[in-house]
Amino acid sequence: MQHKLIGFIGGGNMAKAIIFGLLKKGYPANRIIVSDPDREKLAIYAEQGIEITENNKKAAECAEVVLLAVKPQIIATVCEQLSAVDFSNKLLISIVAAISVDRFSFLLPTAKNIVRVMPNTPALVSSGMAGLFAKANVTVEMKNFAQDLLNSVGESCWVDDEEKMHAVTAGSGSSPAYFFLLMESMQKALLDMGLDFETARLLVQQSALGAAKMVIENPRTEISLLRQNVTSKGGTTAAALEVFDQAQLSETIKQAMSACVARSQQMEKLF
Ligand SMILES: NC(=O)C1=CN([C@@H]2O[C@H](COP(=O)(O)OP(=O)(O)OC[C@H]3O[C@@H](n4cnc5c(N)ncnc54)[C@H](OP(=O)(O)O)[C@@H]3O)[C@@H](O)[C@H]2O)C=CC1
Ligand SMILES: O=C(O)[C@@H]1CCC=N1
Repeated sequence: MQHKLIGFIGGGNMAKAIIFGLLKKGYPANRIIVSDPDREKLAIYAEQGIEITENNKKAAECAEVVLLAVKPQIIATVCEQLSAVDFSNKLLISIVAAISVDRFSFLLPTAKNIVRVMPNTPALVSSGMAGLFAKANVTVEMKNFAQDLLNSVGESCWVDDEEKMHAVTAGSGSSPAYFFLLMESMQKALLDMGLDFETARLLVQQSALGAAKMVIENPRTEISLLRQNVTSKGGTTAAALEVFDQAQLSETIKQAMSACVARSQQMEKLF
């Protein structure tokens, strides 16, 4: 991929996952600039040879690609700080949850090439998943760069309707947290059963990895069949799954993901 100069506005958790993922893939540190008010956070980037600043306008002005990675709650304030920047020849990538392309067009009227992305933190270990959306006016070159950027830290897919970005948030941005919660709960249960910490963690992490790899490496096999293959009739797995069933786990997961979508829709109106 081209090594365009990327200016990150906000250097928190998600920016860090993408930036360190990019560095691991050989993206040159001197083609990245990070702006954030927190000097401690900036120091981590400076150690990697990345240019740092506390001045958002400066970072955006010199960058060819501006990647917005601040919280949705402060997006209007941050865009106000960027309002004097001419975005007409720049690519604007937003990873900000819930904020629409139309909202960015209103906040930054010179921005024409806007790509909205919903990534996730496994980008840090080159296993990210990102959904992308762009309006029809965005050039193919700009769209390709945005996708190449996300592909260099994992997988990506485009959605044709911006409304679907709420569901993408439930399925990519937020979803690592669901798996972490499951793994946390399993680890705790194993500790309570008397296993030591290292053993409990190894059992959980390796099983999670193995399950994910089985799904990935058998794309034509239904996930439900993989589950059934573990579940001997009258055996141990069936006993465990029966408890999940009684607690209506599938319904709970559906409700949780719907809550994620509802919050995203609410935030879209609020910020
Ligand atoms: N975390 C995740 O898994 C994902 C996050 N996202 C989206 O990414 C965005 C960032 O989230 P996340 O990284 O988790 O949040 P963080 O709070 O970790 O990062 C945001 C960063 O922006 C900094 N900041 C605050 N004010 C400004 C400002 N005026 N100008 C520049 N930087 C500023 C914050 O500094 P300080 O802490 O000092 O306020 C912080 O370092 C959000 O919009 C979120 O919706 C999308 C997908 C996944
Ligand atoms: O929790 C959030 O709002 C952000 C967006 C997706 C993941 N983290």
